[in-house]
Amino acid sequence: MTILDRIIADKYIEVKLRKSVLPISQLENSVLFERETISLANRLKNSSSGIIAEHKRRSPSKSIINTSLNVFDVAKGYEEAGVCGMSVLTDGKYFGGSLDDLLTARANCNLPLLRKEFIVDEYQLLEAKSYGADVILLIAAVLSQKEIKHFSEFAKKLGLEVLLEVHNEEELQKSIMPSLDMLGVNNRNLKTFEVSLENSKNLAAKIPNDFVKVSESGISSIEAIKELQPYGYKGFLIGENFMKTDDAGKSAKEFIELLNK
Ligand SMILES: O=P(O)(O)OC[C@@H](O)[C@@H](O)c1c[nH]c2ccccc12
Repeated sequence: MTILDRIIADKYIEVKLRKSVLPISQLENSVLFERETISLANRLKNSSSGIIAEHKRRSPSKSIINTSLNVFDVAKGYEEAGVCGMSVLTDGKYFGGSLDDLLTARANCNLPLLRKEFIVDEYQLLEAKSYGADVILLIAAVLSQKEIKHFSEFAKKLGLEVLLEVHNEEELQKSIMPSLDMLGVNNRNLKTFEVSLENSKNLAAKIPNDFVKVSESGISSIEAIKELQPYGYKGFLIGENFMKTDDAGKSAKEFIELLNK
């Protein structure tokens, strides 16, 4: 059993429990549920830097990254840095995140927010909306084509954008459908944790131009971004590189200033 299998098995149990504690009607009654969402795809299309900065305390591959930063400082800092969007890990067991983190980020910035989660049930999309997300992530490695279609269409009905994550060509081929907004290539193999930017380069030409291309994980230098831009990437998802410092916002700010030079 890979870690990814374990995360997904745990997620089914967690979601079942959540559902029994907080019924759908309550999620739909939350103030944020009616909120007008902000488009991340549009921001990426119109940006020269395209940074999506992540809040991530720990991960299965690196264990602890940083547990002493406050989400509200990070959200404010990222916004001030001029990122296009913020990604908030909401998985608790493996990444040390929570839906409260998402809510805190929502209350402290006006950035498009991505709920970074392992989605296995449409209930999680209702949660995403009612805790202030604008975008959801769907991971092709753990979903069937039917599930991708169902979840992405459901997300669109809620006014949420969809970032679909792939790691190889097979995942990409089964996933291409009109209900997606952004296609993310993960440079990290979620099964082996190996990271290679070559992955983004190899898959770029196979992604239809109607989708905004995002390169995810293992990005820690301006050079990496300059290398990926000619392949058509408009978005760059960066977590650890900012989160491992004692001021994630400042680190993102310096990074973007260098990039725009
Ligand atoms: O910290 P990094 O290497 O910059 O990576 C960020 C992000 O891409 C990574 O956290 C991620 C990409 N896809 C995921 C799926 C689930 C959890 C986490 C992720």
